[in-house]
Amino acid sequence: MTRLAVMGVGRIGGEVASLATLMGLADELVLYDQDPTFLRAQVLDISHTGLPVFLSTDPSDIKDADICVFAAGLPRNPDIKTRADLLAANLPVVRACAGLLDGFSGILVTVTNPMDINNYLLHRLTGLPRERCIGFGGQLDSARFALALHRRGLNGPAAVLGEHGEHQVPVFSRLKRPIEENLRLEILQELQGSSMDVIKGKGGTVFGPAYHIITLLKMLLSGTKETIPCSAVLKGEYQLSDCSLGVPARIGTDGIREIVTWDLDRWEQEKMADAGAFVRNLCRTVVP
Ligand SMILES: NC(=O)c1ccc[n+]([C@@H]2O[C@H](COP(=O)([O-])OP(=O)(O)OC[C@H]3O[C@@H](n4cnc5c(N)ncnc54)[C@H](O)[C@@H]3O)[C@@H](O)[C@H]2O)c1
Ligand SMILES: O=C(O)C[C@H](O)C(=O)O
Repeated sequence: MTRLAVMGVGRIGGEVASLATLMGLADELVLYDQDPTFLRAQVLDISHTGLPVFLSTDPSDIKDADICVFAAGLPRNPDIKTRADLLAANLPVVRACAGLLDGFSGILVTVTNPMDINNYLLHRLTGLPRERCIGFGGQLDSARFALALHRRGLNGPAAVLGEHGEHQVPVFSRLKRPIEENLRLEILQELQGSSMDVIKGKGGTVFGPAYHIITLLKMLLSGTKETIPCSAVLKGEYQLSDCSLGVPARIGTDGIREIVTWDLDRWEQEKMADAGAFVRNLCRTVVP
């Protein structure tokens, strides 16, 4: 029996709950949202698939979930420039929802922005081991990076580390040919703006993130031990601590099995250090 909880069943949480049902990933779904009318509508809509999934809206069922996807809170709109600008608005949401995770011992997948800081904050507030706190965003950024490379006729493993935000770190040194600094900066700038084009056009990103969240859930449930970029609470890895940041991590049924150390070149090391400093400073403002 697999129980999946989704906190915040709006655009992204609702899509994940729906896809998980359609794909038969969970036997039980616990859905939670602050808006009871909307929550009821989402539950009814999923139930009308007629698929054999047990649906609960009892928040006390969250603690027994195997995986909880945290997607509650405000998304960006075109007036909110960076994901980090959502910190103050989503802080009360994270604090309120952390209370519902009392006794939860499954794996927490944090989606709500600013995702890295929220993942760190939820780790600290819930006391969940860092291996069980996975911040989602690196897979999505990496897919966008792969597209940017492809458009330029470039190939190779595309991975983005660092912040899920302005301080993202596309890893160029693993590509087949060296990429000079101007092109790196051009691609980085393109990646920084890529989701805003979707937000401006349709109000928010859905299909891309939901696909990659489902892929992550499948990895967690099957234990394929793949290495993916995701946000992990760091204790000295990449010379960083007291924050959660995008790093390569081997995923298994218990969450993060191992944070993998890649040899980054100087440009990437500097960008990782900048990302770490930026995220750590924000973490300090929210964690006592
Ligand atoms: N990490 C990523 O790659 C990624 C991708 C997409 C979206 N996001 C983030 O996910 C979050 C949700 O985005 P969305 O587009 O689904 O937004 P949305 O507005 O469609 O849905 C958010 C839901 O959260 C609910 N909510 C708000 N406060 C709550 C509370 N205190 N308790 C319970 N529920 C609460 C709202 O009622 C709403 O249903 C945003 O922060 C967005 O930036 C992150
Ligand atoms: O960019 C956003 O605000 C949403 C999300 O983090 C995304 O990358 O699609």
